[in-house]
Amino acid sequence: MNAAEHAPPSQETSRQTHRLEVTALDCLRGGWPVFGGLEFKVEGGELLLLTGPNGSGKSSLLRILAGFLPPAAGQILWDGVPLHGGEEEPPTLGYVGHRNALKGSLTLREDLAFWARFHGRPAHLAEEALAAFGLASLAERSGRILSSGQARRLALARLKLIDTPLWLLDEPLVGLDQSAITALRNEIEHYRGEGGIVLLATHQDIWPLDERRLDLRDHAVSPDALEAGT
Ligand SMILES: Nc1ncnc2c1ncn2[C@@H]1O[C@H](COP(=O)(O)OP(=O)(O)OP(=O)(O)O)[C@@H](O)[C@H]1O
Repeated sequence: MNAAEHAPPSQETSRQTHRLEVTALDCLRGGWPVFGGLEFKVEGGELLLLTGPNGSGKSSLLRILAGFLPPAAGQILWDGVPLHGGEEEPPTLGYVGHRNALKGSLTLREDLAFWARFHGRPAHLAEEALAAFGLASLAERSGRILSSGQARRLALARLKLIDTPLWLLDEPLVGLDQSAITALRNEIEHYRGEGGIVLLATHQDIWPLDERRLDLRDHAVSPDALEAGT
């Protein structure tokens, strides 16, 4: 699945100012340390780029934030309360991982219409999502026959169907051509303008926006493990 759903969508979530705060976060994968002592804070309207060599833990961090992977230690607070495992329901999150989660039996229009219904959003958003990512001419094609860049566009288009205050994007630019990159940047800027928070892992330094950066190399527990990526 393309998005992490934890709670019924609320029309209000993306319009409020929210705060994500990470303190003393440690990550282990397969028993091996990846990063440790990670600290950062992001607020509504901000874009935080996650950078660092292969294996530095960008995907792991996004998976921890999405609730797919437990941290080894540390705290993740959303508006001052634990994002996962606390007493409050976590917000719905928009997560796009490496996989595009195509449904080969559905046309692109059916795919997006399904997700709009799933999230309780108006049907016209599916058409807007197709248009925003240059997919309108492919709307009646099956997800099975998409090129890799078209499939990535579809995965990203689904973000427009979720009412969520937080996007977690793992290498969203991979496979995208220039027009799709521009479309994504426009969507991110629009989302930030509405108070959305974006964390985006990337190796492509093409982001001349007012973003902040977090280089996970600086938090490596075992720098030797990153040698291949430096
Ligand atoms: N399922 C897993 N089991 C055990 N170790 C894993 C698993 N997935 C990733 N790792 C290890 O965790 C470390 C961090 O991987 P991760 O995918 O988070 O890095 P990354 O910064 O996103 O890398 P890349 O730039 O290559 O995408 C790596 O050393 C990797 O080998």
